[in-house]
Amino acid sequence: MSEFDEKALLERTSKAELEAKSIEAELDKLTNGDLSSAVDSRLDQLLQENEKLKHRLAIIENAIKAESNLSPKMESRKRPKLITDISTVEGNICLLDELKNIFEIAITSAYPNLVDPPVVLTLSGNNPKFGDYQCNSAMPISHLLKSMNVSTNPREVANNILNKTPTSPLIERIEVAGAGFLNIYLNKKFAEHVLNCILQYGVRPPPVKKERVIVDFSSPNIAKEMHVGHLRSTIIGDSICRILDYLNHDVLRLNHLGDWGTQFGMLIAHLQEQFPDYKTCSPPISDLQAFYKESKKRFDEDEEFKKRAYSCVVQLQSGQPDYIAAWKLICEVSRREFQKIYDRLDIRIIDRGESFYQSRMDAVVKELKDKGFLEEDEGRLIMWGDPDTHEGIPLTVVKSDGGYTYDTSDITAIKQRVDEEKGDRFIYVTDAGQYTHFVTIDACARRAGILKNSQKIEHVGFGVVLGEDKKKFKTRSGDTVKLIELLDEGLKRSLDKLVEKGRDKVLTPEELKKAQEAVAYGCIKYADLSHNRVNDYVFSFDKMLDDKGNTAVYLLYAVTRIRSIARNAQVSETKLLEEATKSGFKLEHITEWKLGKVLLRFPEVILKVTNDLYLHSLCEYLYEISSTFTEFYDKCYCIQKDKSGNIVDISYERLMLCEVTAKVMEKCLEILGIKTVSKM
Ligand SMILES: NC(=[NH2+])NCCC[C@H](N)C(=O)O
Repeated sequence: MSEFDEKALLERTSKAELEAKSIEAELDKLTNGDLSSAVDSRLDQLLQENEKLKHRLAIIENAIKAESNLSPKMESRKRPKLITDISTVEGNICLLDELKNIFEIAITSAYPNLVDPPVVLTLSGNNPKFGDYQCNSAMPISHLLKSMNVSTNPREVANNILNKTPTSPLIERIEVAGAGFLNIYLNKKFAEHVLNCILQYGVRPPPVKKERVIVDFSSPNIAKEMHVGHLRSTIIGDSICRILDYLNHDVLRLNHLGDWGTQFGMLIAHLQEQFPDYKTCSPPISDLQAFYKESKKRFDEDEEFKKRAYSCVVQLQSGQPDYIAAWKLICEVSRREFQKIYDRLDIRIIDRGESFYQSRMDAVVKELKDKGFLEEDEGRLIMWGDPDTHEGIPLTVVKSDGGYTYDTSDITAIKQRVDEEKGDRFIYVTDAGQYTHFVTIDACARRAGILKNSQKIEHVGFGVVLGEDKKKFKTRSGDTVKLIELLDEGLKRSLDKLVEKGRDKVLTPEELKKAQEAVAYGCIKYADLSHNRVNDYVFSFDKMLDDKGNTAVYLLYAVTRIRSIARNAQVSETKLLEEATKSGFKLEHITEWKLGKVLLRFPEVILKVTNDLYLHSLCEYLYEISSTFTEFYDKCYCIQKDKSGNIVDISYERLMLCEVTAKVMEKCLEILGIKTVSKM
């Protein structure tokens, strides 16, 4: 770590500390003072913010600890096996991981007495002066040695590391620069080989240990509307599943539908009233939300109806067949509506709503009760994540009327996912507002021994969708936006855009329709995924359909353009492969080399996203490929034509680079759930 880095780190630490303090102070004020003036959502937001800051602070503190080696002594790691022969390498190699292995060996052999020394490897950034990657371990190691009264300096440490660095076919050379930075320059031959592999065998995933991953996403509520928040969950969750699928994990995509609860009492009562023969003849309810509103109105205004609704709940919960049939009917109407959205967006998901856990809840509640985890609180049974501190909010496991809650279904669901589904990772994609809920589920599940050791709940939270006026997303008339209508508007706008560019004159009607859908759904997904998900995001068709910025339209055009280069030269893929087998890749021009190196980072980006589940880094990478490609294409001809337009020269090497670029971009888009088209 450079002095500058360390200073920045310290600055960040104290800034985070200050922020945390000020928020704590604000919270104190709120808890002690008058709450009536404070809006609940603001308090929630502050609580969340505070949690996030605590988390950030912990990360920074850990980083400092690791840097100064105050961390507990770890068992010495196994010596990693290094690549020695290029021909054994495939297109899916993660360069960053291999470099880490190389420097781990170098550092441990230069300083065998240091326990768990820091191996810090990063991408060098845009300045070619600093090499392609950097090892920045010399500075922290020098600090460490000084604290052990060994007199040295970072440059000396860097040179010692350099002397012990094993030769590797990945690396062309390493330079010691400035205050002990090790600048690593990649070997072009190696890069050419890897790109050739990608061309020959496709964009293969980096190898990882296979895991069973359960992704809980989308999860709208029956008879209520599926809103833009659910749309975000659907888009983000689907993309997470796609990346995990790509890495060959065993992914279970679950739709935790809100399909159980007291609201069904009034819905069934209303159904019986409106459609007495509902058992024999399926009632024509197309607008379930209107039906919901009507029944709510009856419920609020009519005492008799209210009583009937309550008795319906009892009948339903005791499994009375007629009532189950009515409930199924209502669920089915909702599901059909949800499915329309999923079909359009190409979402695969398994329905497994709250009702699925109904039969398991009794057992879980009994177990929690028997083990003494439940406390009584004004007639309810609650469970604290930490019974000593009573920090946070407890789960309401049983309501005072004996009923179960959202909390009961989630604690039961996690048990089912651990015990029956044998999950290794448990991912939940919901709005950030449910962060505390999942922290509590995690804490309680851990306390009850459901989650063990490294098992944990990973909450993938996201911000609110805002309109262009930065207020809650609404239609012009102030109504909530219906998702189907939103998608329809996307289709309309995307067609307008294509027509505006005269594409309707060159594409066949089928091609035009394909392009229209790819652009419409692609732009909605990409706009969501390309922003850091924790932030609120402004929904703007104008922005997402702009073909100049970092948008799906721009990227889709880029891919079709790249694809059309080889097509215009009438070079088939077979021909290209033949040429590649014969003469291989050659990255001669500086822009070719630059593009090649960006493409090599694909495995590294994929692995990062799979860990932190922040898809915007994949979007940033995609955009970087596209702009680096443009740089290359501006400088290097792939096909040369004479004045009358006849092809006089074809650079096969460059066409190969185009092909690999298109392949990697298409893979990224596929992971983001965005369909590409060959013409648009
Ligand atoms: N296991 C879960 N709690 N999943 C998320 C459910 C989301 C819930 N139905 C909602 O609309 O907010």
